[in-house]
Amino acid sequence: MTPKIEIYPGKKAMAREFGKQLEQLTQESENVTIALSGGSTPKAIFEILVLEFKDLINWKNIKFFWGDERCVEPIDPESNYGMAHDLLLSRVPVDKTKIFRVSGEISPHDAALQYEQSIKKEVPFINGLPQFDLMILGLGDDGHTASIFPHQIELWNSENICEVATHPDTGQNRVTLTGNVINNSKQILFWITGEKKAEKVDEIINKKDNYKQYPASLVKPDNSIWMMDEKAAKKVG
Ligand SMILES: O=C1O[C@H](COP(=O)(O)O)[C@@H](O)[C@H](O)[C@H]1O
Repeated sequence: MTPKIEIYPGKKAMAREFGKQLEQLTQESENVTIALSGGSTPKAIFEILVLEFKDLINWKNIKFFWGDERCVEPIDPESNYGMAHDLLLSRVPVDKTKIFRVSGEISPHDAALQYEQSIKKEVPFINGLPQFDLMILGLGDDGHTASIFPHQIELWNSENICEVATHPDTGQNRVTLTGNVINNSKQILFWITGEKKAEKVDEIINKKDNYKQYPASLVKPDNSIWMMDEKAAKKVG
């Protein structure tokens, strides 16, 4: 089985489609749980959400989490929370008590434990695991997703809700949700843009070469949608 693929002419069109979905979800439910992705891809999406959906989405109905976080201060330019705060959360009327960030500034082990506790308290459990309504994922140039990298692919199957991971090149610690939690989400949305991603998209979607070494290939296809711009999807047949 292959995941559902949606190809958009550009980032703006992709962001608009997501905005409409979120608008609808927040009309239907007062308690929408979202895990955001970090890195660079969400920036353009957040900008459109602020510009075009500020007054359409019921922001107060959303609980915000992250699929992964870099173990840095929240004001560090590397912080996934910091980026979401600066480009989205500080610009739309969210309920600040519903932002559940990873404390990247404390010891990674303690941050993972603390984050796990907030998830247990705030996210409904289905099938013995937390179930997020929306899990947003990115695709790293090396095939990683959340912060599960190819060299630590075994973390995907961890029985814990979160794990401490390490970036393969910089050694930076990360806190990441694990595969069982990701795959238990009601809806998983990959956001993938730009030509740099085209090769990995091709390998994973078309099951080429050693695609199984990429953590992103372990995301369950049946409840996931790969939202991509034309550049990222250029090799998808
Ligand atoms: O390090 C990370 O990388 C991935 C992909 O990021 P991008 O910059 O290529 O968009 C991201 O999904 C993850 O949240 C982040 O921590």
